[in-house]
Amino acid sequence: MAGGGIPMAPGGDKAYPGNLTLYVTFTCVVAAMGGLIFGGVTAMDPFLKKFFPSVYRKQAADTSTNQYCKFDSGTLTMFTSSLYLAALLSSLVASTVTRTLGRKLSMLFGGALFCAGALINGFAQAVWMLIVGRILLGFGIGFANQSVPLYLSEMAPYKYRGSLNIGFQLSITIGILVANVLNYFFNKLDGNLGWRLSLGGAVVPALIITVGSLILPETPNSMIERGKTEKARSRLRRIRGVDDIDEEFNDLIYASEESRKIEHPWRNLLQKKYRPQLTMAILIPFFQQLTGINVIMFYAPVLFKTIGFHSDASLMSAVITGSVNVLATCVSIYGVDKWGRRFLFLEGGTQMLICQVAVAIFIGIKFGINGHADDLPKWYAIVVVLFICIYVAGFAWSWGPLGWLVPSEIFPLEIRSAAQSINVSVNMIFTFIIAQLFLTMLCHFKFGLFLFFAFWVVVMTIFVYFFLPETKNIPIEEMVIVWKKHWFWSRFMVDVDYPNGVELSKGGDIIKKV
Ligand SMILES: OC[C@H]1O[C@](O)(CO)[C@@H](O)[C@@H]1O
Repeated sequence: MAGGGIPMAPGGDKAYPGNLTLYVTFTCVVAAMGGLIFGGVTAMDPFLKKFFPSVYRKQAADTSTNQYCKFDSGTLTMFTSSLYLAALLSSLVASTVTRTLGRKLSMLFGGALFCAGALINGFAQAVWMLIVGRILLGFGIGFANQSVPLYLSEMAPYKYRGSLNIGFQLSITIGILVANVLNYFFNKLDGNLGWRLSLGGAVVPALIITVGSLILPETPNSMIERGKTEKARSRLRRIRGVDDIDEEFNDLIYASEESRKIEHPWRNLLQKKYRPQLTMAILIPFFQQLTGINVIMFYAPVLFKTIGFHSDASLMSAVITGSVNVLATCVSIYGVDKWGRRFLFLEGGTQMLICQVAVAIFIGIKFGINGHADDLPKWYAIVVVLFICIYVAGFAWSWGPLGWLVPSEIFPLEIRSAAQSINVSVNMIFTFIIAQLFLTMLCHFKFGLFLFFAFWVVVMTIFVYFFLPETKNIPIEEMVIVWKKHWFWSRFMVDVDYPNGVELSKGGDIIKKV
């Protein structure tokens, strides 16, 4: 179809024809499985006994031991958090692989490394094997986090990008839930079999993403980027389920030519006009982790044990929070394009804040400053779990999925891959730092740990209120308009700009089509 006949989307941009075909749905579902990651096993007794005997002894010792400090072990936290440091390093390498060799190959590397890590962990005989295995899992996650969201965004028809993108976070939450359910049952097995199955079981999601990456089609964008122009055209037709793909195809060619002109994507990112995007690429993943979610998700069993549940009950509680996490992520898939990102951020933030303060008060009253307490009454533990669930729900329909979605939709093409690497790296650095510090922080901050994260939730909610413009229903290539109209960010914008062939004034008005 010639340019003039293309219908316009609400923002004034072109609305490319194309459907949510079975083909694209299937490929996105398979690709989104790259989000499957694995839960923890640190609360299993035989595991602690074998690899962390001093932690085990301390934990098994008399109940008068400070409840906040039972699990404070450097090696144990190093084991847990080494994964994120490895993921951070590999996401930087992965950005080059993804760009020059394609998204498929990055996903394949991710799957293969993940497989190797799971096997080494499952057969581990010593702590060093555990750590090597975890580092390989981390490399796998780094490759997957770099390539899968990019893959999803490129495959998805424009109108369904939000929901399909959140598919990635949905599969992260499903991965955590499945791991927690299995851990619950594996924990009942005798001896070392339980934790071996638990760690080795990670090979299953690894195989899904490995086989998936072999059968999935490459994205048209990546094909064009690597010179396979004609193949890309027929692939795009197949994906969209319509013949009329010329407009989108030409824009992909144009975008790819433009981004090829950029020799230094990293340096480019430092230009004044990209200041809002750079700020978001750093602050959004930083804030996502400063909600304290991983303190709950990764250490839920440890946390529940600390507040007085027994081993079984603690894994059961993790299953409960895991289910809430999955269901609330579905709410986000449903509502993100209806209610908008800002509404979810502000509502979710308020909900998390209330729950964190409540949990701090409940735990503070019971354990006080010393961390000494008799057995918790049942109703008390139930109330704490309830607040934790409401907190997880608030996270799961706000910062969880939007932490990946919003950055992916605000970066203009010429800085997209570099900015995405920053997003992934910052996410991993802070996941690492928090995982590394959590047990020590719990030991020293005591119930104040929840107030620490509550403080950050206040900061991020105020930040969203003043600095994050609504991006709902705005086509990606026209996103520059939202910055130009923003009370604060407009000062960084250049006077005229030509996004997508449209000349824009500093105030965001369309001056003319060029
Ligand atoms: O669902 C919780 C999970 O989601 C993430 O924030 C990723 O978006 C992880 O860091 C966390 O474990």
